Amino acid sequence: MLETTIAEIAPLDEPSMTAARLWQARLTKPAGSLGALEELSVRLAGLAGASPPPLPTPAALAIFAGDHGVHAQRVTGWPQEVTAQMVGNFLAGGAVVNAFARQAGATVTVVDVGVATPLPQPEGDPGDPAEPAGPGDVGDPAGPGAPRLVSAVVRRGTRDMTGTAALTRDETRTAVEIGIRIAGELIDAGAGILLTGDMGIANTTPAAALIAAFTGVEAAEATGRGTGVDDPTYQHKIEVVRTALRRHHPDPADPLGVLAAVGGLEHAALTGLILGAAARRVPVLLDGVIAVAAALAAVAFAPDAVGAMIAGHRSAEPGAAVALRRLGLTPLIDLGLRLGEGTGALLALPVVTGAVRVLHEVATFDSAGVVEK
Ligand SMILES: Cc1cc2ncn([C@H]3O[C@H](COP(=O)(O)O)[C@@H](O)[C@H]3O)c2cc1C
Ligand SMILES: O=C(O)c1cccnc1
Repeated sequence: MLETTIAEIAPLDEPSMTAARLWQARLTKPAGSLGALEELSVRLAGLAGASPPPLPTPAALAIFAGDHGVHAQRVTGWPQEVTAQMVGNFLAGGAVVNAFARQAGATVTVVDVGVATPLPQPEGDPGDPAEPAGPGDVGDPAGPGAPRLVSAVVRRGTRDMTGTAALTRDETRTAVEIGIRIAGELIDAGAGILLTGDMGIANTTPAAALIAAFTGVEAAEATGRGTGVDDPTYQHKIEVVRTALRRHHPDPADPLGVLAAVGGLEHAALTGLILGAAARRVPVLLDGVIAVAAALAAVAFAPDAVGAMIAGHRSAEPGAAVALRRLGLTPLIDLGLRLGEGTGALLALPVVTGAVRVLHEVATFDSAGVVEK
């Protein structure tokens, strides 16, 4: 499935981009006055192979959740159980991401690819919340718009990458293919845009290692404070990333190997989600540092996948800026966010919709009778 998905990923369609540029020039506004939105609309036309491209709606956010063996190295101040507890919070609708999803009108699918501790039982439901549906099935919504859980556990947490590879190649491939399958299911259900989300205590450490491995920057440049670690923990976290990279010498030309050595299950599944969106020529709105680390893996698999990517925001994590530079993407918003979950992507969604809506709705100088300069 990975290979066939990669083979389907093609460059942006140039004639549609030219048509969108020419149309932009006819709209009732000074040329270039919509700044980055103009080029975004052109890219989306190239992705859709149509000008105007379809409005990016409905929006579907997928939050991949997993735990990390490297948590044992004390790279974060938060206990591992918080991953499972936050999954419960997502499903109950109480997290920041839920508030933003309601505001943006996006559906939320939570995919357990490897949470290490038991998920909390929902109120009044004696059943196992992790098994409402078969693996990869987007499940049965508890109500219209309610977040859904997909159980697709590859293993209950990765191995500690400072001692051994975090994942086997087989486990990594399974996680990537789960992401591809989720992308396909969400698109088949009608999604016009996918948004990335993540939950996994300690996951900024593998994100930093992935960014260093794919870009070649030193560990210190790719590593940030995640949830907000103190100075000694931050120095130690950089050393942990350095140790893992020295141990595995991941080859950036072998993205499956890089993800296996120093990645995480949610990073691998997000890579698959991005590849799946690119193959179906549906835009994928990237969230923070975990998403852009996965995006580097996606372009290592298929360079043209970048055509489907939109950088939602610039995370405060320094590795995010490194990755975005390498990807050649300019983030739509820069608010100092460092939460993850998909929050930055959701806040950027109206900007993306606005960029496309202009091509659909704005009058031309001719049709409006406005004199051109
Ligand atoms: C309550 C809470 C909610 C979160 N939502 C996202 N994250 C984010 O923070 C974690 C990564 O940071 P680090 O690598 O420093 O552990 C991930 O779970 C990420 O999704 C959260 C973290 C916490 C504590
Ligand atoms: O940028 C992110 O996505 C992020 C930053 C800090 C902690 N968790 C996620």
